[in-house]
Amino acid sequence: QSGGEARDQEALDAITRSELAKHDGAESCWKAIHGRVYDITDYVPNHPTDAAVILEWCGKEATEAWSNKRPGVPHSPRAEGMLEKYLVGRLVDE
Ligand code: HEM
Repeated sequence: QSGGEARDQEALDAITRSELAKHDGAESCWKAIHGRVYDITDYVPNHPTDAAVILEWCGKEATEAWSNKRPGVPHSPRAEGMLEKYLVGRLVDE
């Protein structure tokens, strides 16, 4: 299997903002972070906070929230590395 972090941005499926917006809850939770879309549904129950903290951003552009898990504090490199396996595409305008 190829891919991983080397995957080219253009090779990723294009996902529109309206498609992203459909996945706005615990039953299907997608988030856009730095132009890429992640289906983190399976991760939600494992996040080390009350689920509401992370569910609030389902269906949304969540880069700011990701980069400020607390004001001014980004997620760790370990957390960053977890994203890859949830990658489903790249965010595009309509
Ligand atoms: C975008 C919305 C998100 C918000 C608002 C958010 C918020 C938070 C908060 C408040 C904490 C605990 C405080 C702290 O560790 O200092 C935390 C920790 C953590 N979160 Fe998130 N989170 C989000 C998304 C995610 C996603 C998508 C993942 C992984 C796929 C993730 C993985 C982690 C991990 C591994 C930790 C432990 C601390 C660290 O490694 O930075 N989070 N997050």
